Amino acid sequence: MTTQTTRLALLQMHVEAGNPDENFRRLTEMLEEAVNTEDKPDLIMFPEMWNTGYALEQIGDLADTNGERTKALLSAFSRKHGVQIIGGSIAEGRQDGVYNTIYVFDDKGNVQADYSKIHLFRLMDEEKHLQAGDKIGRFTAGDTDAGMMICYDIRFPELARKLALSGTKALFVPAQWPNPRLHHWRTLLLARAIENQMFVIACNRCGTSGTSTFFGHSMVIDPWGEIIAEAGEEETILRAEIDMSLVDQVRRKIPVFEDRRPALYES
Ligand SMILES: NC(=O)CCC(=O)C(=O)O
Repeated sequence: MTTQTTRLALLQMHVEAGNPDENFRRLTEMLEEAVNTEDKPDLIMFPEMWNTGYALEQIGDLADTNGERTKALLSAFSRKHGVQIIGGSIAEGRQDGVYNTIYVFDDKGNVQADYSKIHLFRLMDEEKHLQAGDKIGRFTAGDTDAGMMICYDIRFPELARKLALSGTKALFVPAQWPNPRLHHWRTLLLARAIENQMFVIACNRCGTSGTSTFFGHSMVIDPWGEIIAEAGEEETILRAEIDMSLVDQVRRKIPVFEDRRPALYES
């Protein structure tokens, strides 16, 4: 049996709301630390809105115009180190407003894909300040079909199922998920992995912004629902090695996708 091993590094960073310069500085430091090891990662990911945090009142001024600053940093880094980057998400300024956008870079520094969060989270006032994306997020992680969702998106199982039905074997999720909903975070991530028999790789932020505290607990979950790695609440780099061929093994063992009866429940 052939294995398809991928080494992951998730940068569970503290994000300083309203201070892109500090967040760029800290991210750069953590990126260097992530690759400064004998087991260099194949793929690096970081949290949602890592450039600005939820400084939503000033987001129009703080957002990265067309993602240019982010693209310059991450493109050069991925090319220099030959590593694929799922660039967390950033507040990205466009002509018609600010989007919450992931850029994916291949290991040669090219922008491979992008995805803007499609479900805006009203409990954190996103709908008042951000624009929603209008397409779903797919890319290739190494040789594996992958999907991306951002934070609140994981509450929508139909989105994860659509990705799985179109070939996704690994789902990547940057987040800024605060207390007190750790139980929701862990349960929803585990459910998306088990029901879709795919890897779920999720990177949350940690630390405090105003009255919100973020619990970290970035996670790597395999298609059987086993937790391969889970961070605590502190700033850290969570490393894990996964074998993508496990997806096909699990799907053969319990053939959920062959057993579906869509005619009865999809209209
Ligand atoms: N940034 C977010 O989308 C947070 C989502 C969240 O906290 C939730 O409970 O859902």
